[in-house]
Amino acid sequence: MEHIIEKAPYSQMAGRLQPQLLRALDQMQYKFMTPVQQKVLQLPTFHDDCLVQAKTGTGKTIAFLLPALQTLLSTKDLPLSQVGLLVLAPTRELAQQIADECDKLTSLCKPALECHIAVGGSKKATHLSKFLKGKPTILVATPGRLIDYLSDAATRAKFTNIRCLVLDEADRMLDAGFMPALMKILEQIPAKATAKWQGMCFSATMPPEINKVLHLVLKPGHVRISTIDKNEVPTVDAIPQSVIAVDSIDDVLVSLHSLLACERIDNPSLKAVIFSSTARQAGLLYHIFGSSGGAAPGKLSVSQMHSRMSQASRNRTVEEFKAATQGLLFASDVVGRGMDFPDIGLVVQIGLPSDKEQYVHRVGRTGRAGKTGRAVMILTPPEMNFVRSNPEFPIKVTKGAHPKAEAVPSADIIQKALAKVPDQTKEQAYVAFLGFTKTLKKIHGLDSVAVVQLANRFSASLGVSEPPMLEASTVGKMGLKGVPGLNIRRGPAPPRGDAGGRGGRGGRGGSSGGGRGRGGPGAGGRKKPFEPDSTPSASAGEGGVIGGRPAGGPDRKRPRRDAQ
Ligand SMILES: Nc1ncnc2c1ncn2[C@@H]1O[C@H](COP(=O)(O)OP(=O)(O)OP(=O)(O)O)[C@@H](O)[C@H]1O
Repeated sequence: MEHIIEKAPYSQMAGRLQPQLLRALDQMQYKFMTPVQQKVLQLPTFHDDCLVQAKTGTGKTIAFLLPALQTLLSTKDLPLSQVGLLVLAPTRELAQQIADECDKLTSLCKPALECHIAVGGSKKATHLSKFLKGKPTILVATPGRLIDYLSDAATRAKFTNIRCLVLDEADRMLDAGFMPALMKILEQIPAKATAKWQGMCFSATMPPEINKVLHLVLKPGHVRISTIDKNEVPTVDAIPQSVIAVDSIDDVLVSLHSLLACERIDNPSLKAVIFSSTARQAGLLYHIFGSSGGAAPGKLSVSQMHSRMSQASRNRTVEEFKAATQGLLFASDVVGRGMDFPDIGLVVQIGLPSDKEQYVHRVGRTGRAGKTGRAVMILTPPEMNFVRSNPEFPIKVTKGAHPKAEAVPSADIIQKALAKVPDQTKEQAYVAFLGFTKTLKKIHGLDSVAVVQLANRFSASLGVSEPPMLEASTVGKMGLKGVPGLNIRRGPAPPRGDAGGRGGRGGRGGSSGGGRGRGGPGAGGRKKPFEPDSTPSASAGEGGVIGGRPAGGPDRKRPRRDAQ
């Protein structure tokens, strides 16, 4: 970590940080403070409310944990069985990662400081019973599950002594998607005005809109720290950024394959995250590139990560991909923010991020902790608006194939891989694509007819000969009623698992079926009707807004659709 080596050593903090914390930092091999850690730890007191912005991968987690833990450890008669520090994060995986880092920092504390987590998708009863019986001095939570906890008086009583509330990914936690949940939480914990708890907000991006709501967690006159110059972009300098401008949506898959294959020629142990706009699209790419006969170049292992997976699979994937030395992770925005997968050398974005902040966070999965990395987008002509309207990002436009691409028969490989992908996976990706593109139609400069045409072109690029069948109700929910080009089911839906009633229309060219995965075809090629997926995460992948209500972060009960 070049930028850290010249910085102040942690030994300088003797006297201000408890010896147990300093010894733990030493064990973690954090010898020097990163710039954001240095700025936060140089504040005259650790108790002030603060808003802290620093680039992705520069150690913000330690920067908020250290002062908060120091406050807890130096508080006389701290009731250990009460929550003193509450950290809120937008995703389950990020909450777990923060708790793991906290456990390492407190590993030498005596008496032990317990760090609990409260996240959706996990067994509530088990965690809650540990929480109630244990000494949860620290709690890291996602909003949905925390609200569940706070609805019970006995559990709520554990928060009476709260000293510090941290919002990690603060701009996300304070946006419209999470705001209702955050308001509920603030209503249930002791009021800031009387309990005087410290508020800390950390993120790599701080869009001006959050200034309107900061008063909910930060008092007037709070400290503001930024390690990013005013005229600087919040992406890390060590990450060259480029866009491959393809001529049409038909070229996206081949271009992605060619990119990955060429990267792999240069770097046989390539470790890359490939972001898609929707969970279904991430699942589709996983199928296309999946190792068994898929399009993954060489022997790279392939994983997927999105909200359509069980929490157990998500946890396993995170663990494995953190430990992996090579591989491809096809992901939605569920890992777009905060996740620290070591040594990612390449981030690819297929299509657009939900906004420019999300672009910064996705790019920030590489080039972490002083390492280098590269970020590439693959965009179709209407999507190129993103590059034109965000000139502040140093995105280099490239056209045409990589010089080494000629040696790789990407088009053939993709065609063969597509033939093995179950129809249903393609159809679900189509519905998700339609929904997501519709939410971005203003950015694309498209009307509804053009959105449908683009989605139909997308499904054709997957080898589907005619647009997949949609339920009339799905079309209605998407606001696409009456738009020409849609293939709407007439008459009642077939019973679940009956493929025969899928509109009775002919061939599904190019897709031979092959039945694995959720809802995939079973014996005899019978399939369940597909569910509509992704609509519309207007604000960000982890849980945007549908019809003015939060679409739900991965941790919350939500309508059965999402964009992650
Ligand atoms: N002082 C340090 N010395 C060396 N490595 C560090 C130090 N502090 C943090 N790191 C490492 O830097 C990496 C990034 O840290 P962290 O995940 O906290 O970044 P972040 O700024 O929160 O990023 P993001 O904005 O993406 O959430 C982690 O692998 C962490 O272990």
